[in-house]
Amino acid sequence: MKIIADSAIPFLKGVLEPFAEVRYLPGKAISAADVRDADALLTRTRTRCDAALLAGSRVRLVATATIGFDHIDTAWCAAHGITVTTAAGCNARGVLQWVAAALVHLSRTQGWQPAERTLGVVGVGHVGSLVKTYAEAWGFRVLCCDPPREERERCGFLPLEEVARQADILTFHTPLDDTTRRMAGEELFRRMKPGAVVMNSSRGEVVDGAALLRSGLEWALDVWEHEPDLNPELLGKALLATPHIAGYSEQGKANATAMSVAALAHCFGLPLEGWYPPEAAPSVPRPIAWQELCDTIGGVYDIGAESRRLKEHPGDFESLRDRYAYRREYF
Ligand SMILES: O=C(O)[C@H](O)[C@H](O)COP(=O)(O)O
Repeated sequence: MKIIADSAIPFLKGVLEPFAEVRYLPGKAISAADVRDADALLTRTRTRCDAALLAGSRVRLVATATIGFDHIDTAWCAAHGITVTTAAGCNARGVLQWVAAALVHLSRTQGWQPAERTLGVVGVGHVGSLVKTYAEAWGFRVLCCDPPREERERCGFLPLEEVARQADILTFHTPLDDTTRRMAGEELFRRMKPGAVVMNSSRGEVVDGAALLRSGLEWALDVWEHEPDLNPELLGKALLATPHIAGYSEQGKANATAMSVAALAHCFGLPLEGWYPPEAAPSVPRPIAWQELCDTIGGVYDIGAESRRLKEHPGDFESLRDRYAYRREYF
């Protein structure tokens, strides 16, 4: 059995070798020739998994060690008998921590308390649900929008336009697909309060950057259209700008690798079910009060410093991601 794996998947080296020939390659460099005689492909987001890569190959499983899967042509894979698995929810707490750090930063620099702010959460899946729960506990008034969930569950979520109209801060946690691409654009921004803040840690293409620049709103972005080539004006005027690392927590990456290994074990009958990186510190989910958050988050994650670094060195977008010291989840 042969596996091609992105060499930047942490905690993986040595785990699969007893059962397969494993070749590690930089995600961007993985080519059709590399995967032709492979049975499985373990990726992150840098490998476009589509007909151009996979047609004519032996690949039966594409397992992405990421929450997002817009780099995979799932329809083509389904039509060609290739199983696709994702690491759904793996880094939700890492993203929660990014949102928390951004909210603390905004509250300090703009001078408000959570009880004075309405937070709109767009996309209430693994990440959005956590953001909702913690933000409510911190004292924010939280309004949610998730049309597919509302359709299925009738849970009282609001239409996007209504959430946008009332929100002081609007945070996006949707997957990227045809229904969410540029869902935040001119028309939506026109409905928002002047000076409201748009936060995006989902995918860059969910927010129309040019429309944001014209909107009179403020923004804090982790993800960008056309990464790694950022619009300099969008970057320069951002309240916070980070290099697509919202989900980069140690536990998030460990979860992602474990989920990919589990998918492989399941698909090929390997005795690795339940494997988890032994060297990764376990997650410690717990409630955290706003004041404790304000007192502690800077010691774990200085989002302001990270933002300044990206603004000063936008050309380092990819290397900042590659060399990232994964953050410790502490709530
Ligand atoms: O989809 C995800 O899991 C995140 O956006 C992730 O942080 C980005 O993917 P990666 O840098 O691991 O390729």
